[in-house]
Amino acid sequence: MDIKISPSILSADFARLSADVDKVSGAEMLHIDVMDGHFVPNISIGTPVVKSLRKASRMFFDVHLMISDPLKYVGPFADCGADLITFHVESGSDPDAVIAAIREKGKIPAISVKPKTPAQAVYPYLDKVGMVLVMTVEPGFGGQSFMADMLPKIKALRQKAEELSLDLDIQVDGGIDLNTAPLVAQAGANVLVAGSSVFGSGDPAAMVEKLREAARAAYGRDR
Ligand SMILES: O=C(CO)[C@@H](O)[C@H](O)COP(=O)(O)O
Repeated sequence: MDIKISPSILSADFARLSADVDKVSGAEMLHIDVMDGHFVPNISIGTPVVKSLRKASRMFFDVHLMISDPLKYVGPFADCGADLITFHVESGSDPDAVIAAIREKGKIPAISVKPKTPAQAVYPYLDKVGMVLVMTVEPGFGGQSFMADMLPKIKALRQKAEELSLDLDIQVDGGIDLNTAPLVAQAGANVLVAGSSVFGSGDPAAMVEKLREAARAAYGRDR
């Protein structure tokens, strides 16, 4: 599997967002966290910011909807520039309807699980999405510590994808840095979201490269 790095703009300087995004243009994706203050206890950004960023960047936009009613917002986020849209299996929308709405817009659907939700909750959707996101922190805030007890969940999902012969991207999000990148890659994750480790470093572009190399060297070693 290709290793992909998706820097999370939640840790960028919002007053200099475009300049910060340019610094990580060597990454495969740009992770954009959308929080509604209801599904998670924080409010981040919405469609106007994504629309403006779309004009300023040619990166692949990986939009993570941490919102209660993703079905209502798939259209607006797709129209303003998302390339891939992740929603939560725990949200209030019907997963099949959300996946269909994302596909109808010609975008890639992805489904996410919070730490307390078992991997099995997304098994019925694995052949319908392009990516599964395993949250490795409770969603809502950047800068939290990686939850190592999520490693078996990553392994179970990679194993299930292989059993089903699916070329599935498995993304992880929360507490990813040079220490944890090899652990998640070893367990079978190939798409790594990183916020504070990238934007909090002196050289975000170099950190993207280092994270990719660290994950590449460890990918699948555990299995
Ligand atoms: O979705 C979230 C938080 O809910 C993330 O995308 C964070 O932005 C990751 O930040 P770090 O843990 O890498 O600082």
